[in-house]
Amino acid sequence: MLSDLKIFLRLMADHKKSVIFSILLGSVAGLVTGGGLTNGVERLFTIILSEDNSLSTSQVFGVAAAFPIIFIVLGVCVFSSAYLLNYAGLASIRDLRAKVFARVQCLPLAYFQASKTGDLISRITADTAALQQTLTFIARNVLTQPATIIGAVFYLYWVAANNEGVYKIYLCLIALPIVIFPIRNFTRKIERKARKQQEDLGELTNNLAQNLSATREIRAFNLQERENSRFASRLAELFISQMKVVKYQFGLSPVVEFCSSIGLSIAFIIGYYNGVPGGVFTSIFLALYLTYSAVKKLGTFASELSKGVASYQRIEEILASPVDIDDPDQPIEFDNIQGEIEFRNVSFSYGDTIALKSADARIQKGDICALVGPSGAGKSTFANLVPRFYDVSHGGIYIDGHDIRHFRVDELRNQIAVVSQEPVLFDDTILENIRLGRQDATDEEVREAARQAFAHDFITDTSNCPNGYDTLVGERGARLSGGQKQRIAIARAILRDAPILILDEATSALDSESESKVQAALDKLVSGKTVLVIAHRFSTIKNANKILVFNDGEIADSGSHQELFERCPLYQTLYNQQLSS
Ligand SMILES: Nc1ncnc2c1ncn2[C@@H]1O[C@H](COP(=O)(O)OP(=O)(O)OP(=O)(O)O)[C@@H](O)[C@H]1O
Repeated sequence: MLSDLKIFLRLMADHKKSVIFSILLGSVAGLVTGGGLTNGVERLFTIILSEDNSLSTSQVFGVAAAFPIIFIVLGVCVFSSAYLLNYAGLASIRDLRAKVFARVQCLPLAYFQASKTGDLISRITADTAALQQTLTFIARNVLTQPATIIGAVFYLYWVAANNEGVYKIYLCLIALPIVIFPIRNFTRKIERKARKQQEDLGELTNNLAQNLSATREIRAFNLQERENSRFASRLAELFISQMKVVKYQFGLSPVVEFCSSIGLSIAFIIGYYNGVPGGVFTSIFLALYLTYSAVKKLGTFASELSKGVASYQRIEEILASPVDIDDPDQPIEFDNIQGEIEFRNVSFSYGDTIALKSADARIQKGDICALVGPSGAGKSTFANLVPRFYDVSHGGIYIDGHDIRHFRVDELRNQIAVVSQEPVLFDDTILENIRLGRQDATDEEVREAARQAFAHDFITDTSNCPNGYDTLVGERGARLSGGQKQRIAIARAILRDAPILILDEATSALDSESESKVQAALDKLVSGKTVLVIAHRFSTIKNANKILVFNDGEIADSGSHQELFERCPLYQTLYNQQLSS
């Protein structure tokens, strides 16, 4: 438990002043409760039970005033302690979320392919929220409850020293060590069950994320019933695991209370047969009650800690995931880059799936190199290795003769513009979506890029885009047509003006007017660049200076359209298929 506790105290280390003050104030509150309140009760009951009416008014009012004073001190301490604690807890969780988010930005693409988006969202939101609850609970109780116990035990010691026979009442503390066993047993179970609960919550969030990203398909294929029943079964699983946590979390209290009640019964018997005075007896009872209730809270504390550990482990898994695409120790500078790309004996596997085998290719500066081949032949993999979205398993890729692993990753990617098949737009204005190409570009530069991408006219047409460049495009660019989104993506790449361009041609057919505009935009974009194009249109392929024909992870042949058409049967087949479609 101590090592678990250290994890949480470390999490709040950046806000330790608030935590320390809060703990100190909480401890004062604990001591006042355990020592002061019991003492006040003793005095009060001694006076009431003695039927002594000879007290002066100032003595009566003195005792009466003790309670408001005790509660004022308690109130100030409890409020200030809770305020500081929540500050530290919320600020720590804010920092942790930012740290996890920053980590997610650096993780390799392979990580996301192996993980579920919804589960990641759940870890960053739900698990951190669970952790926050644990943090505040821990800090609120870590010293307050022990301080209450210490205050009450000291009080008992003081009473025993001043009243004969009272020392036997210590026997009733016997139950204290006994409660440790159920606490340990329950907390172990809670940690396991809480981990399962958080995993089930991750599955549920994942189900929801998938559902919301496929709203069109669900309607088109009438999948609503199927989706409802899948979601319901996830809910049922979560419900079961939540109830298991509830069972152990709330099962602990009655067990601890039962042990405590035995202690109180012993106190009653000993007190009765030893003639302990009524006022003293009442205060002893209160001290014991406070002690056991503090122990009970420590039991809850342990169960909260276990729940927090389960969430922390899920967050820690993200933080501990290796960033396997890293900068070299001594990077070389990009200096006046030309853009010649060379693959030397490159192989690559996704886990056990070999996607590229011993690929050799040289693409000269300014070449348009078309990648063609059947589906799954390795074209995208080949292109994705250049910006180091993945690192080669064997061999090397060279730009202007330098191994790309010798450049800083961000520098390398600054030299490359990528236009994907289905461009992703962010839920922002058109202006900002284009500016992603170069974040320091002026508004005028953005507009000029849009003009060159033949996007300016539709952007400034108010029937299309009511606020021109300031029109919000909606999530993933939902308010724009396919062709419009592609031209925005091309404008973005024009603005980037990188010497190397990777282009994944859209497979979906655009209407002829849109297609001719996209084509015109692409012609502007590719001029003077070294271009790798995953080509789906033979018009593109015919215009390429060089064509690489992929088959089953290998470069089966390369050359110009004419050369390949004359000698490569696979190329002829692909060409004829394209013509007939
Ligand atoms: N993330 C991945 N994890 C595992 N295997 C993958 C992954 N991406 C691709 N593959 C596999 O690697 C091989 C090459 O895929 P790649 O996407 O490079 O082919 P492609 O020629 O671009 O196909 P397409 O034209 O259909 O896009 C295929 O067998 C594919 O199943």
